Amino acid sequence: MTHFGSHEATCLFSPPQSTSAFHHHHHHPSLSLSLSLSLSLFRMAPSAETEYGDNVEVPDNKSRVTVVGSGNWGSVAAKLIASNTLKLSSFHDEVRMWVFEEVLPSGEKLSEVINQTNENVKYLPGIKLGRNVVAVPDLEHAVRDANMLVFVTPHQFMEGICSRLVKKIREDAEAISLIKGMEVKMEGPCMISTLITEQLGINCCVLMGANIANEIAVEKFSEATVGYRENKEIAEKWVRLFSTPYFMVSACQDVEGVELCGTLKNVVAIAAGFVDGLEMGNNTKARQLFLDTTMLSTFNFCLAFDCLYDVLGCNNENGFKRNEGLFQAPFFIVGGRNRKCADAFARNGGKRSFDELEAEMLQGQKLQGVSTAKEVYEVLRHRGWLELFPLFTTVHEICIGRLPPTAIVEYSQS
Ligand SMILES: NC(=O)c1ccc[n+]([C@@H]2O[C@H](COP(=O)([O-])OP(=O)(O)OC[C@H]3O[C@@H](n4cnc5c(N)ncnc54)[C@H](O)[C@@H]3O)[C@@H](O)[C@H]2O)c1
Ligand SMILES: O=P(O)(O)OC[C@H](O)CO
Repeated sequence: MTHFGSHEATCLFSPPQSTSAFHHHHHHPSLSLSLSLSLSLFRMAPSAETEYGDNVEVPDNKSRVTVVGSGNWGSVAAKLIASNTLKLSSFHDEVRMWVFEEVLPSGEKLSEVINQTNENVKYLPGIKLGRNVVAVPDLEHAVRDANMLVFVTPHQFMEGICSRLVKKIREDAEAISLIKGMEVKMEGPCMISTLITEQLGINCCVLMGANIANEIAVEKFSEATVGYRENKEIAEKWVRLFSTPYFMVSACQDVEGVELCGTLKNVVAIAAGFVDGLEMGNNTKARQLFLDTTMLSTFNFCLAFDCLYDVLGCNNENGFKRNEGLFQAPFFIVGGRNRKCADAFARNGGKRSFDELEAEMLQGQKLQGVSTAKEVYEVLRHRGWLELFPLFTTVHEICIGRLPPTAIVEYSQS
């Protein structure tokens, strides 16, 4: 449990300059409600001076949520959560969102524009996030008071972010990762939820699904799964925090299965993009995708899970819920950014690099599939399994220019 010093406790009611946008625009009734409730609540922090100058006992029984990340999906996650914290009495209304600060072409800072307009004008333009979302450019300040941390940045930045957060978060914090990807170290692969748990010493659930952020932003229906390890109550709390009528969330006791499906899906999405970009026609596409999805990829997926479970040193006693994870598999057929950039890569005959295409086509958003293909390749090579996984292997070799894009059609024909 965190004991707030007087400065932190003051922040409960009157946030410092950088987080004042919500309070400027939105004096929510819960402010006075919180004050009156303060007499009767179970967990009391030391007394503190409020913005009204009164000394009161500060209640600390409500959960505080911070979203670490503010890209395309990060912004949608903040919107979903913010709509729920306003409705759920067990959460404080305010949702802090850490923004990796950048200066926009207008010369303004992104975090300031988000707080002024209530929109992430760069990564999710045109969508109001909710006035209770407060953009915070200082990472430590963003997480300091939160007991529920939502991690949603491109996976390659997570190791650096975690190292900056060591000893900076509440001891009772719970985490959830919405991040698809893994880190490959000398000791072997490490899923992002494990990285969070190991570096920060906190429990970490995951949330994954066939979820294109832009579609959920405009409230088109989709669903997702929360993968949890032991604590079902925490999983249910995350489910409540994310669920809306258009975003259906359920819980499943299988962190690795859910996380691996989301992660490996991005590699298969690259393969799908190659087939599209080659304009091989519907017959070829159907053959490749259906052969891949129902036989090769599913085979690859399942084999990969079994093998990676082994590599990750997970015991699979809970039983890997293949269906829970595989629901993401059909998604790569329609796909998002990974499919789109791989399509362009193949159309250009592999002559323009993914870095170049990413910068041009995604305007600051990040591809995960290309680096994940490299990471998976490293794991497979280390194990001597490259031949067992021709799809994953071929995708990586095309991405780095060792094979031409046409190899995606040829690898299963020999
Ligand atoms: N966008 C989607 O539709 C979607 C859906 C489901 C899951 N995901 C997953 O969510 C994760 C985050 O994706 P996203 O779409 O929110 O992000 P994004 O692709 O929009 O990434 C851009 C973000 O990265 C930040 N960034 C750039 N350089 C950085 C640095 N050096 N350090 C820290 N941050 C930096 C940018 O400020 C921006 O917030 C990924 O793992 C992705 O696979 C995305
Ligand atoms: O746009 P992509 O290809 O990064 O995919 C986004 C999500 O992973 C979809 O679930």
